[in-house]
Parts: sequence; structure tokens; C-alpha cells
Amino acid sequence: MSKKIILTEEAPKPIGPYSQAVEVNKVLYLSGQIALDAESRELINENITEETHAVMKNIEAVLRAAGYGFPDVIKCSIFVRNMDDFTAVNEAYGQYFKIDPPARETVEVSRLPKNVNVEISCIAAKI
Ligand SMILES: C=C(N)C(=O)O
Repeated sequence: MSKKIILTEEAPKPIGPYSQAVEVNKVLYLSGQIALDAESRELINENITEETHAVMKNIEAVLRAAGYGFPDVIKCSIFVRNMDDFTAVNEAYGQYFKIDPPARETVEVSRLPKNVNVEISCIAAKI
């Protein structure tokens, strides 16, 4: 069994005791990403569409650092602070998964780190 910790400057540094991603036997477990800009560490949250795209950009950076891409993603978990954002989040998120989208759940939660509106984690695998 092999285990590799992924850390890239192209995505935000972890804001707690977790790794951006951990790869075990060609399966990549990504921590939840929020819309923090990797360089400025500022939140990108003018609106939920922009925020969701910023989250996906961070996910893409972590995937890329590990040698994966969106087509390798098999499962996502979406946490939103307001389920009224469901449609807008879907519209932005869906642009990254146009064919055979990953399995997924979307859950409304009372609060998220740094009071963001959306956090997304995922699992990718080299099949
Ligand atoms: C942002 C996170 N992934 C966390 O706090 O766990």
C-alpha cells in the first residue's frame, strides 16, 4: 500500500490540521475546498457563482498537483450554507463535469469555515 500527501502552492494552504489531498493506491482523497485565493488568501465571494468557480479552480489545482483531472473524479460532497443556492451552484459546478458527472451529495449546513457559502470535497481515482 502506498500513501502520498499532496501539497501545492497552486491551491490555498490548509487552514487547519489536514492535507490538501492524500493519495492511497491510486485513489485521491481531496479535503474540502473553499473559495480562498491561493496567492492572496482572500475569499472570493462576491456571489455564489463566482464562489463556486473559485472552489472548483482550487480543486483543479490539487487534482493537477497529484496528476489527476476532473474526468478522474468519482465522488463529490457539496456543503452549502443556503439550499436556495442549489441551482446556481449546480450551474457552475456542472461546467466541470459535462459528461458522466461524479456521484455526489449536497447538504445544507449551518456554518462553514471562514463563513463561506460553499465547500466541496471529492475523491478521484485512476481506473
Ligand atoms: C476547509 C477544510 N477542509 C476544513 O476546515 O476541514
